[in-house]
Amino acid sequence: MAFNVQEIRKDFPILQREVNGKPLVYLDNAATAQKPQAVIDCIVDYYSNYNANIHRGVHTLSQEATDAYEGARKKIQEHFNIQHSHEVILTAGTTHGINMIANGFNEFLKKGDEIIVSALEHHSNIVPWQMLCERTGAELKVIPIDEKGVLVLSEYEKLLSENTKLVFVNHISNALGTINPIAEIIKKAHEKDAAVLVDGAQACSHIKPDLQALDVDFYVTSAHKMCGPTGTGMLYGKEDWLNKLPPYQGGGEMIAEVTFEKTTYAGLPHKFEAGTPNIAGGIAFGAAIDYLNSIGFDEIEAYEHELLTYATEQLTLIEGLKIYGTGVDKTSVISFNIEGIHPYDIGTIVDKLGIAVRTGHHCAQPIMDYYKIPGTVRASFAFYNTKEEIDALVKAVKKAKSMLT
Ligand SMILES: Cc1ncc(COP(=O)(O)O)c(CNc2co[nH]c2=O)c1O
Repeated sequence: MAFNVQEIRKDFPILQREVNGKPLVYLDNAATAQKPQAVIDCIVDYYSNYNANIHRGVHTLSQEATDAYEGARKKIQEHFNIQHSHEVILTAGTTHGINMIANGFNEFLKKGDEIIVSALEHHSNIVPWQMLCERTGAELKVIPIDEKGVLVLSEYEKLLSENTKLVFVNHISNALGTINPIAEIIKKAHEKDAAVLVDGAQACSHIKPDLQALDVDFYVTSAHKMCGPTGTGMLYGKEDWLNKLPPYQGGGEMIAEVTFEKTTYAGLPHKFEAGTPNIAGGIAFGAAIDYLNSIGFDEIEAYEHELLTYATEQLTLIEGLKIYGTGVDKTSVISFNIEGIHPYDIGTIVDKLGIAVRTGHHCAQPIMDYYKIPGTVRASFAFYNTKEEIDALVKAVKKAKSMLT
């Protein structure tokens, strides 16, 4: 089917909404993507027709729910070109997955070891590693960015040493839209025998990463960024690494045998899946992947690039407007400010006109510190947005500017 944004928009009930008496213009997709009817129906179907707890159940409902949940795991495996389905850990989301790995490395790090993160990271990919360094005595090193919001790879190479044990970098910056050269970052880390975790939260709704080709050690993402439900996501880990790491939480599901003398743990993936999971969320994660693939990531990438180019052209026509994150490799996120105006004030006014953008530091305070700004206005576009919506954004920003200056 040829890409037809008006037809696609019909799949998203929420896009018919009005906000403050105006048509909703939803441009906060970097925070969470909207949900197509197919994902909504999937959740309703589970709770309406086969709600049951999964694994170990002998009754039909439990088997149906288990088949659907494990079927979703298989879909995730195939989508990301992962070798084994047991290398797919279903999580509560990106933050949960990152903490799972950070916890696992407690036993692997010692004083003198070094962890490298990038200056582009979301707080979810900074704080867990700071906590790990506090626990182990390891040292955190930071890959700097340049004025364009692009990682300085020459500095990364200088930071790498035989003491480097772990490297953490996001695939795409949620604050600036910068797409990082993760294949090169991974290759150079592996030359020093360091493991790499890539935070894919901002990437997986825009591109389809091939995790075997990337040879990444860990990759995390959230379903809600991929038109799926909140509270579910994926941690991919090479099985050798996942077998080395201790469980993250103790409880049901993650055990092989429990005695008061000793407990043995389940194998992968259940070692990392203690307790009753977000069953409906996991199944609907699979439905979201099916939906995105039905449109096609080549089409999504091409269309979103068109939106980014158009929005960049139109916004830069506004005098006094500065865009942060001007690298060549960018996804459809535009962070900007207008000289002399606080981003919060712009966000508040455009909301009155039905336009949803995000303002603030976007959980990326180090980036704001680099630019010496309190925050930005962030407009983030998805494949269901339109050029007409960009025109509405530009008109609203101009109105806000005229009101505030
Ligand atoms: C790059 C990145 N990493 C991690 C997270 C955390 O994901 P979660 O565990 O699903 O919350 C986010 C969420 N980013 C945003 C959430 O709201 N606005 C944002 O930009 C993110 O963009």
